[in-house]
Amino acid sequence: MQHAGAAAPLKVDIAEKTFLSAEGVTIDALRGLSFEVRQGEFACLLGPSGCGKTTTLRILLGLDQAFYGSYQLPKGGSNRIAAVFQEPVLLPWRTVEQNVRLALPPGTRDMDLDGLFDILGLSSMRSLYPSELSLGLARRAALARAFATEPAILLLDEPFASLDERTADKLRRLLMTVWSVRPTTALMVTHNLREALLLADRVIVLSPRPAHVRGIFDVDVPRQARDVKALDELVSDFGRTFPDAG
Ligand SMILES: Nc1ncnc2c1ncn2[C@@H]1O[C@H](COP(=O)(O)OP(=O)(O)OP(=O)(O)O)[C@@H](O)[C@H]1O
Repeated sequence: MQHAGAAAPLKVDIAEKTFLSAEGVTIDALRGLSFEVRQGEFACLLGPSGCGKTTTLRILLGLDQAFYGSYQLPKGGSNRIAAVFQEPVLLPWRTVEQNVRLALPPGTRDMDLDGLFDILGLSSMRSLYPSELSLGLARRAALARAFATEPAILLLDEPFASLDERTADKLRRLLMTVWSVRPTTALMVTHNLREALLLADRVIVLSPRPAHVRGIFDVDVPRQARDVKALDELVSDFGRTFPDAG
């Protein structure tokens, strides 16, 4: 039983989610999808393209309510939910700093954000407009906006897709730095196995559509020890556990 006041995990139990295609064909997106993310844990949802990962996040964000099943978001702290998408969706007529502050609840918008901007290497970009930012800097601004709100849960949908590998890798490491300073329960969707093994405490491995959980892969190597060699070994371990995934 959950003690009163204790932080609750993210619990997902989606029995069925279908779409109707333009041709009137029923598409089974999710079926019997159940998993939990413990409080303060960084989990990755890993699955093949089109298996239903984004659909799952959209349900958790409350953007899609046409499904059978239930979910429970983590409780405790701010109770806020933050999301980072593939596209940073910054307001073009606002500066980086204004974009971040606008995400804060009214009454807290003048809070000290120096530390956050500093960790993300954005201190000198605060007054720039989104059109003046590279793709990588725009993603950093989106991360700043998500973490500024000190969310109870952070949902990330392939936030480093369509970046060159060097920029993506730098951003993954920045994400880990900011997450360790401002820890929160996090669920990130990816189809990049190495990315999942670099970032996650646990990888939730999904089947092809309709998505359900094939199994869980615990990443038992401390994050600071996940160098290229350790990641190669994790990829091999993963391949032995899930021979036809990843
Ligand atoms: N609004 C919609 N109408 C019809 N079909 C949809 C709709 N949204 C998603 N689908 C279908 O549902 C399935 C799951 O889509 P979803 O975007 O969740 O997959 P995904 O795992 O996130 O894929 P990717 O890794 O390629 O981003 C796909 O077959 C997709 O075509």
